[in-house]
Amino acid sequence: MTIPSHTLNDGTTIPAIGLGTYNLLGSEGDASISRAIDSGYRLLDTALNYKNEGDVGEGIRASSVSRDELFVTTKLPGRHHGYDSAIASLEESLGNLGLDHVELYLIHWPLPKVDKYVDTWRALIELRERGLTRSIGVSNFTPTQLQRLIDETGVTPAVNQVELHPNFPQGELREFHAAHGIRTQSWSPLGSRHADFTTVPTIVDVAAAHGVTPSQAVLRWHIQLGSVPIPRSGDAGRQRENLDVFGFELTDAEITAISALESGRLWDGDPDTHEEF
Ligand SMILES: NC(=O)C1=CN([C@@H]2O[C@H](COP(=O)(O)OP(=O)(O)OC[C@H]3O[C@@H](n4cnc5c(N)ncnc54)[C@H](OP(=O)(O)O)[C@@H]3O)[C@@H](O)[C@H]2O)C=CC1
Ligand SMILES: O=C(O)C(=O)[C@@H](O)[C@H](O)C(=O)CO
Repeated sequence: MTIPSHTLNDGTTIPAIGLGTYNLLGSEGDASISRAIDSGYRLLDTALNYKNEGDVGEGIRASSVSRDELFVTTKLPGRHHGYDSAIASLEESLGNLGLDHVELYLIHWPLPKVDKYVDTWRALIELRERGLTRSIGVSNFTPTQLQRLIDETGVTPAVNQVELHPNFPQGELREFHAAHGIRTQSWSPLGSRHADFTTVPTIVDVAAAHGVTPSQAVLRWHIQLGSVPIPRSGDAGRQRENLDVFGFELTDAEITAISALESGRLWDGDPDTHEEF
């Protein structure tokens, strides 16, 4: 199965869907990541704070796919905000991964109270110049925080990875992204451990109309919003199911109906107040 891709604002390309790896750990994690790559995934999402960059690297090397076909994302934790510590942090992540570069490096959370995210962004610009990452972006940034990066550095993030799912469709943020050439990426696209979209009548009905599962209908919804979902699964069958979302198309009415399920965040992940170090 060929995964479509998008061109980012820096001219590189990103696969239209990827594998989230939060809590895929140890030898079981390595095996599920390797299996996912062999079943067609080309984007792997991790973070220094997931404590599994080594497992992602092992999964890559155990797979039958060459490294240069893969798109690896990792993220800078809050405790490493600041220019010099950000430079060192990616070097630490690359050591954990056993790679000489990643395709995308993200600031994991903005931490506005710490107020070092602009300097941290300047470090990511330098890291891209050095070739340690192909693209740079952010995660959990608001339009105000994105605008500040653009105004103070002149460099627009290629990606903003944010909470996005049927209960939280992020319409206004996605409009800001579209106006500024920022690719949206959806974390917890299936509601994670906090929501179960597989029994929501609207989603069940849309899925039945297309002969697919509710999770596939939700992931197709993300795809047609123009976002890049990164569903996490350690199960081989569900990994394949999640990847098989390019053989059908939702109608505008179905997209609108799923987006109308908006009710709020899964937990208190408000970027203006939530802090992870
Ligand atoms: N930047 C950030 O701040 C954040 C980033 N993330 C990233 O986003 C990724 C995805 O988000 P995450 O919170 O993990 O949760 P998801 O929304 O991807 O949901 C994962 C859960 O859904 C289950 N699942 C997966 N596929 C299916 C399916 N087809 N049918 C039924 N259940 C299914 C999984 O179980 P099983 O594994 O058993 O299949 C798991 O319990 C993370 O792994 C991480 O990489 C997440 C949160 C914050
Ligand atoms: O998964 C991530 O990238 C995170 O930031 C997690 O810590 C996330 O905040 C979460 O899953 C909390 O329950």
